[in-house]
Amino acid sequence: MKTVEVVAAVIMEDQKVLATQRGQHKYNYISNKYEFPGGKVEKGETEEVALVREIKEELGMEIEVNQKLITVNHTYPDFKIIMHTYLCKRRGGEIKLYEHQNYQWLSPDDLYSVDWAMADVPIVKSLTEKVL
Ligand SMILES: Nc1nc2c([nH]c(=O)n2[C@H]2C[C@H](O)[C@@H](COP(=O)(O)OP(=O)(O)OP(=O)(O)O)O2)c(=O)[nH]1
Repeated sequence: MKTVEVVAAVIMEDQKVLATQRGQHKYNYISNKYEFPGGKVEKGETEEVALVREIKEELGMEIEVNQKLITVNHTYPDFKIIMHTYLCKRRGGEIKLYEHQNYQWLSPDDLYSVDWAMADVPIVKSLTEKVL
């Protein structure tokens, strides 16, 4: 089974967390799910550099990458994902949806009000324990 390694940004502002909604995907368990924006690390990049690049490409935002949060290992029916998450802050730019169909700033009470991708649930859980 294929393994993909991904970095994802937990972007916090005013005690809220940015959740972005994916579009259609060939796997329905990923289609339209909420996630933490990010993507695959390219050759020669550090995780932090990859994250800055991905957020600029996907959302048109500049971010600073702060401490590493958890790494999740999740097995989907068709592939495995290793996802490294980092706490991040916006440095500049307004959100533009170049790849996603929607976004929400979620307060701690709203964290479970969106339909997260399965791999993201442990991240959301750890946020309620450690960060929020
Ligand atoms: N960026 C990101 N990807 C996630 C999250 N949760 C989750 O299951 N994923 C999955 C979806 C994708 O299959 C893969 C991320 O790859 P990508 O962001 O480069 O996605 P992509 O549109 O190129 O997707 P793909 O066609 O390669 O699957 O990880 C998350 O919180 N953030």
